[in-house]
Amino acid sequence: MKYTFYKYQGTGNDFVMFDNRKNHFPKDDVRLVASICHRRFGVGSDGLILLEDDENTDFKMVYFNADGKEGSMCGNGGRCIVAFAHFLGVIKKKTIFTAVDGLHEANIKGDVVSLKMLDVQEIKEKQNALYLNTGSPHHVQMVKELKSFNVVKEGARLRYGVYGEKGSNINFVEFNKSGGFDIRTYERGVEDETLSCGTGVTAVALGMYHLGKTKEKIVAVKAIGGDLEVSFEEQNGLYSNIYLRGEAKQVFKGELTW
Ligand SMILES: N[C@@H](CCC[C@H](N)C(=O)O)C(=O)O
Repeated sequence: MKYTFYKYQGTGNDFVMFDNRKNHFPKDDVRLVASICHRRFGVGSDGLILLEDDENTDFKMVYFNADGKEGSMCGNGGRCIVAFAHFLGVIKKKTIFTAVDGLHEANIKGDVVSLKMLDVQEIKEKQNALYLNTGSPHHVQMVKELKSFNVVKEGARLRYGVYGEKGSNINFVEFNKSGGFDIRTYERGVEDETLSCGTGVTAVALGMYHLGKTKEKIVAVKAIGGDLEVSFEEQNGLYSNIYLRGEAKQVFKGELTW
């Protein structure tokens, strides 16, 4: 049987997308998902996303990491699925959709998608690092010489060594000359560095504000794959109205047989 798929990227975090409103995708097949995401033997992507019907909202996002297993919230994937829903005519400019961590509001203007993230109530301080959940778990650590930093080696060490079986995504961050922050992320479930991670960018913006590294509530974060902006409100350590904003684009369309 032939299935049409679409490929999207959000600041270089790339995803294979299926319109699964007819429920034809065999989503329990971990090996199939992993093989589609494989960069040598498959289409190649950091993750796979299904757009499904939802009873209460415009649509449901089901997200799998490149290892084939269902993941926690994906911020860039969330922005990409909004662009996909817009392309399919499922939504107009504004939407509310359901994801693994709850409801998300979003809007789209041209290629730019602004996605509301869940409130963050707790930022844990660790030795030289922070740990917070922005829909996915994130370790945030400031480093020097980010460009030459060994993200894969140190990310894997922390992901397995400090966070055990469940693991965490690991973000390294440094001030940049434009007054914002540069980020590089080791992603759990991809088990490699990706060009961008939306929930990681969100964690970095909140974390830098928490540490007093910025006083701004609109924070520019530069990932290897592109620029993102995070805006939020904060009161007594509660972060609300958090928006992740940046480009999300369709790259190509194809057909898969399995
Ligand atoms: N790329 C994502 C993060 C995806 C979730 C993650 N890999 C996990 O399951 O821990 C993003 O843009 O947020």
